[in-house]
Amino acid sequence: MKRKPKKGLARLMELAGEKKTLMVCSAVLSTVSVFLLLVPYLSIYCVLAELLRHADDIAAVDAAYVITWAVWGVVGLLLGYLFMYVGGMCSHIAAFRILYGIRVKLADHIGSLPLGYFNKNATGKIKKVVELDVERIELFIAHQLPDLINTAVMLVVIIVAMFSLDVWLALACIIPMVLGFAAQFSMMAGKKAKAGLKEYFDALESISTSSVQYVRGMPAIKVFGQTVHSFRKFYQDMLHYRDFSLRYTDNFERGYVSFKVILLSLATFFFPVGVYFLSKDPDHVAFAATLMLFLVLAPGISTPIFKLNSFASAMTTIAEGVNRIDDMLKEQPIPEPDNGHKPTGYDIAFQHVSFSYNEQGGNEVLRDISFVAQQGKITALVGPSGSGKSTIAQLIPRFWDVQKGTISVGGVDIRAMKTGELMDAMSFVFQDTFLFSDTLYNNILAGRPSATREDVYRAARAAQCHTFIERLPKGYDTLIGEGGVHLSGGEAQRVSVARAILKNAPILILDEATAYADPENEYEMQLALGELIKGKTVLIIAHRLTTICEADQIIVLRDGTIADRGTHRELLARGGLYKNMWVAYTSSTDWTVDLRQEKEVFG
Ligand SMILES: Nc1ncnc2c1ncn2[C@@H]1O[C@H](COP(=O)(O)OP(=O)(O)OP(=O)(O)O)[C@@H](O)[C@H]1O
Repeated sequence: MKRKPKKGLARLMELAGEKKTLMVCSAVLSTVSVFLLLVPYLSIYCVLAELLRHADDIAAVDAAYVITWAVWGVVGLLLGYLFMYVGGMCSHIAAFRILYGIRVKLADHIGSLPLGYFNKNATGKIKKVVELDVERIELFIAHQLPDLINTAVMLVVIIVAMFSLDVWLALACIIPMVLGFAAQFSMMAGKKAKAGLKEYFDALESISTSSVQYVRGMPAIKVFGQTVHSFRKFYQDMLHYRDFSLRYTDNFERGYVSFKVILLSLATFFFPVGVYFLSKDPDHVAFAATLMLFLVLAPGISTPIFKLNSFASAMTTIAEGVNRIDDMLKEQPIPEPDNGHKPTGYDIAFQHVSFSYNEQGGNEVLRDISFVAQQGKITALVGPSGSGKSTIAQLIPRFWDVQKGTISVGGVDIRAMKTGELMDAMSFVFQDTFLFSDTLYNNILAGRPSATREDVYRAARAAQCHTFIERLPKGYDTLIGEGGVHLSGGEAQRVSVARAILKNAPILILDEATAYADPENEYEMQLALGELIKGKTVLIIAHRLTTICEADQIIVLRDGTIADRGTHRELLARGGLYKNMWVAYTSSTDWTVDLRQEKEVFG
């Protein structure tokens, strides 16, 4: 029979894996520390009883007995703290190791997901799960779990002690406490609380998502002010969170206040009972000592009860967080074949490929695409904006899997290849260059981490970026991004070309690789790319049609289908979409020249 998947805390214990031993150690040490920390109470009781026994002749008090108990009290306290410290260390070590394990697992898993997942789930939401929900586990395992064990043991011991001392006093103390606690616990752990908590998590995820959008969209927000959707969304999310939290708190506050008042005034319940019994037998010294001990124990019992109460709410919070971590871990990664097939060459072939970003199908952005990009040749993809050029490029490294047709590399369906092997076979220079917040050197090295320093310099020279890097005060050790330099679009692109040169993969996909280059830069980029593409299977997407005139094959796309194909000359001779695009492109270039001339004329 299939086992029901675990949820909440049970699932957390499963995720904790072998760190459970440390958690058990922490629990045992915490339990021992509770017993040790009760010794001072026992010592107070014994000393009080001795003093009361000799209340009318204080000289008769057994000094040695009192001192012995005082010493035991101090020893119990010190040892109790020592055990608590070691137990706390064990739980912290376990917590941080579990945190690390879960984060690595999440990061690995996120890396294996198809890009479609990131379409459906905003960055802010993912960030919140990886950061906040995982971080809460630390608080729970390192602090709340040992506390719970501590608290539960202490509570049991105190209650047993109370009942063994005096049943009536114990009942007068325990009954109101149990009633208050039960009402509060059912509120914090009941269905309503769970639903509220779900809404609370959703509200937090919305804030996280819109705050990321807000920060990313700052330039647009500055230009367009408060009308920007993302800003309004952020503001509304904050309002929603505020209103929801107030409602949520109001719902629970009344119960909590009554519970707190009862717990803090336990003496109001048991003291009259004690006074009643004492009034019946004023000479009953042992009972007077018991009543005094109850007065000492009562605050001692309310602290664990408060802790249990906060534990109830923490438990539901953690359980919800773990469920969200689990939801992410349950997302299906791109399927991997057990035994990957090896390609025999590096031709890329699309056969009747249709693709929709919507997994359920419908709204196809590519329809029945078939072409072969031959090894050692340059294939260019052109077409109006939105015709599907980037989508084609991104299907090759399996950012998404196609719904119909096949894409093969060297005769092997890319779904039958190991992802690692497929990635090793290709380099990508994206339209939007992504550079890590790291040194320039490490950014280039990312192309082939085993490369030597000389290899990195050679790649940078070939990509025409060595000179500008050398001119920076810290050269290759310059940090990029926050706290470092900000590169221009063209410079960043040349760094990413250097990365691709270093990787030296047999397939090269260039998506608008010269998009940011100015005319002078573009020449340098062309030189860099010329170096890069020698002997490779090259797929180029370019808006600047002049950059692909020499391509061996040009595929012209329109609305997700292939409208035409051929060389530059053939396509021009045939007329049609490509010729229109060429005419439009060359006349826009002339238009730029005209503007320059105008500037010269009018100064
Ligand atoms: N991540 C995505 N999720 C959903 N739809 C997408 C996604 N990326 C692109 N699309 C849609 O797919 C279609 C093709 O987009 P694609 O980016 O492939 O076109 P393109 O020819 O490269 O455009 P451009 O020249 O403007 O870059 C467009 O209608 C676009 O809206």
